[in-house]
Amino acid sequence: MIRLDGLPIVTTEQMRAAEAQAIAAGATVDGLMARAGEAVAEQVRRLAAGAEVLVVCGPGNNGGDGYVAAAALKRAGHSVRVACFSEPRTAAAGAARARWTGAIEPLSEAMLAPVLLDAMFGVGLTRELDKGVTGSLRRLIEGARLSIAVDVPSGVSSDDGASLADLPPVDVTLALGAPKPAHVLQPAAQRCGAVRVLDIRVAVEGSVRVAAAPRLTRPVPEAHKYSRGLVAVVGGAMPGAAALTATAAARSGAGYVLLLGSATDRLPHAIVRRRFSAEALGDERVGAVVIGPGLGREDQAKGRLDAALACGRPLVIDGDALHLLDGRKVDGPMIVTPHAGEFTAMFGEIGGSKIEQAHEAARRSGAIVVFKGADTVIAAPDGRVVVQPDGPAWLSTAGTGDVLAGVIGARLAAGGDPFEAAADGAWLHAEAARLAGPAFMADDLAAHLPVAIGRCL
Ligand SMILES: NC(=O)C1=CN([C@@H]2O[C@H](COP(=O)(O)OP(=O)(O)OC[C@H]3O[C@@H](n4cnc5c(N)ncnc54)[C@H](O)[C@@H]3O)[C@@H](O)[C@H]2O)[C@@H](O)CC1
Ligand SMILES: [K+]
Repeated sequence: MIRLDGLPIVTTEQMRAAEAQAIAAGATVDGLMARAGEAVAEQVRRLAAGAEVLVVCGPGNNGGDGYVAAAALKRAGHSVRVACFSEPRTAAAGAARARWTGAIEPLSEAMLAPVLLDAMFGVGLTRELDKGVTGSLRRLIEGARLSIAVDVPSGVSSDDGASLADLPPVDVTLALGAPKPAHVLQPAAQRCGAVRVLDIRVAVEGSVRVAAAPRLTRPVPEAHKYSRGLVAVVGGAMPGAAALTATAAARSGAGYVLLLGSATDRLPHAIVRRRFSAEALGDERVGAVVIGPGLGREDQAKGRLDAALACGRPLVIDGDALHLLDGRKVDGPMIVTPHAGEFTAMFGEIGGSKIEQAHEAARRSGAIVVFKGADTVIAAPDGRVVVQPDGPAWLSTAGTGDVLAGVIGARLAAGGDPFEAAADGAWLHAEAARLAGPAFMADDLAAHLPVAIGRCL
């Protein structure tokens, strides 16, 4: 079983193309199904630890995987039953069912089992699940001590993570060959439980990946405060938000953090405070300008944003500044960090999955787009996308976005690729949240950033 970190995320079309390539290279559909089903059976056997398994099989090839897994479990001497609600509709699934020698129970009457293997629908599900099937699945998932989904949980839309049935989450999802958007995008991701990928020897590639821990380096002996990165945070109407951003930048390894504008009393002494001036932004030692947290939307805010856009330094644009940006582009690197409401206000309604939306927004704006949420998607105009799937929901408190802008600012000021800076910043932010535990506030989050960084050295 493989963890998701860093793996390419593939759509159904890409997965089918990879399968077609494997077939062109000599594999067969039945052979691929045998690989998938047997790999599933092996993991289920380990996880079930001797308890009886009920395999529920659907009409497509996901169901086919289920019949193969059931037969493999039976051969291994494991106690296993099979239930289905409809005949196989593909030749491969039909052949797999023909090799299952046990009884087949009607789904609606299937007795509960301690372990449920959901092989009802995989990536082929395109419409809402029937109420009767949903009800049966709900009963069996809720009645099992352990529920495991083959490829994706039944009742999710693989390509965009939409929900196609109101069902409880499973405990484990065994993704075949590669993670799919449903494993990382909400609301489907929360239905998956722990996701692990099974290698079915189908080669997949792609420019959309699951986030992975950044590989950071320690400062070299010659390092000094400017070489480590100077972050200029532009303050405004609400000084607390800019103070959080500046603190987060300082705790993310920036060499020098400058807060331009009014500051709070309890700002750490290491953060240098100055009155706002356009000249300070233009200093060529400034590695990143962060503007937006607590900026306000009045004339003073507009003037400060105009100065930031004109200063020629790499930019992180967040919060209020996103509203004032009004479609303007800059020549240099620019990272924008909208949540869903800000994203729609900036780019209008873009169709498709959150991955496609973020990519389209990056392409249109020429900026790195960090589309925030429980599933944060970071997209570059050149097509690279990283999805940060598992930020703790405890992050949903005031000020955590200000912290994120500061972390990204510090990574941007450290030099290197702005897309990597944004992706690394999002990962460090989520890791700090994991370290902070439950019910933290944004100030606590900033305090956990140094340990998060330590985990990446
Ligand atoms: N692509 C690959 O490389 C591999 C795919 N395999 C399996 O194949 C699966 C995809 O198989 P399929 O494309 O056959 O799709 P699925 O098995 O996901 O199901 C689609 C079937 O359900 C029907 N259906 C769709 N929505 C329905 C609804 N709401 N109510 C009732 N019926 C509905 C469709 O008409 C179709 O017959 C994967 O998830 C995976 O489990 C594996 O067998 C091996 C390799
Ligand atoms: K499934």
